[in-house]
Amino acid sequence: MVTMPDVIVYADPDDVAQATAARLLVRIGDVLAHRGRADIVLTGGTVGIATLEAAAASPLAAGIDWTAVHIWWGDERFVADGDPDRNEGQAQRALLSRLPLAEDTIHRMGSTSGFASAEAAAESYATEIAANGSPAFDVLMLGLGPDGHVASLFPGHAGYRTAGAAAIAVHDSPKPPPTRVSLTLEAINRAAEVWVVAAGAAKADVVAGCLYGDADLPGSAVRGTDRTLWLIDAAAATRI
Ligand SMILES: O=C1O[C@H](COP(=O)(O)O)[C@@H](O)[C@H](O)[C@H]1O
Repeated sequence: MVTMPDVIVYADPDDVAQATAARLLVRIGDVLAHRGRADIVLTGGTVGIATLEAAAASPLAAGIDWTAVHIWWGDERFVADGDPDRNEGQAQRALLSRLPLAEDTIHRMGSTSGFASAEAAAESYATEIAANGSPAFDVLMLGLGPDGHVASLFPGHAGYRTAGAAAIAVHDSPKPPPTRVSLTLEAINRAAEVWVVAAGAAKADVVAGCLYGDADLPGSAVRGTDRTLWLIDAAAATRI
């Protein structure tokens, strides 16, 4: 099923992060009650990391069996382990190190420390997804760049439309660092719920472009099979 986006507007970036964190924790609890395992895809980016910090600080986090929660990423910067640009390192500090997660349920994308190329890291990630039964991710969160990128799918890049693969290498990213690994649009759109989080006046035009269907913008094309949510602040909502 293709879902149309529901848009929820909050007062400011902090409210977006707090509300998204609460929604995430409740959703994880629901999914665990229903099927005993949850597969959650994290995003980097300003609001994405603020959301993880809010989740770690929430009293709701204590009620979750984190050993049954599988953590994935929508994209990653292909740099060395420990590089401050790594999305997984930022998530580690914001959330993962503060929760009793099992290390074997954290599915990090590869880095230059372990892989000779972004292609090899992408292939390995696709293999890891397949080895886990190609789960329909329960929640997949995405930040939105001011150019309309989501994950590391950039406007005008061939990778935006790649078919037949779950993960790809990305070169010449207009936003540094230039080399990345990303889930494909196909993999993103297999998720049950896709949540786009964005805040700030700099995102207002692109939020409108995506929601009004500018197909050149990768953010316009993401859809969950059960639900698509745009969780944005008032400044990002001024053009819709
Ligand atoms: O490079 C990236 O940027 C986007 C959005 O970041 P923001 O700081 O403008 O919110 C993020 O979604 C993506 O995961 C990341 O790699």
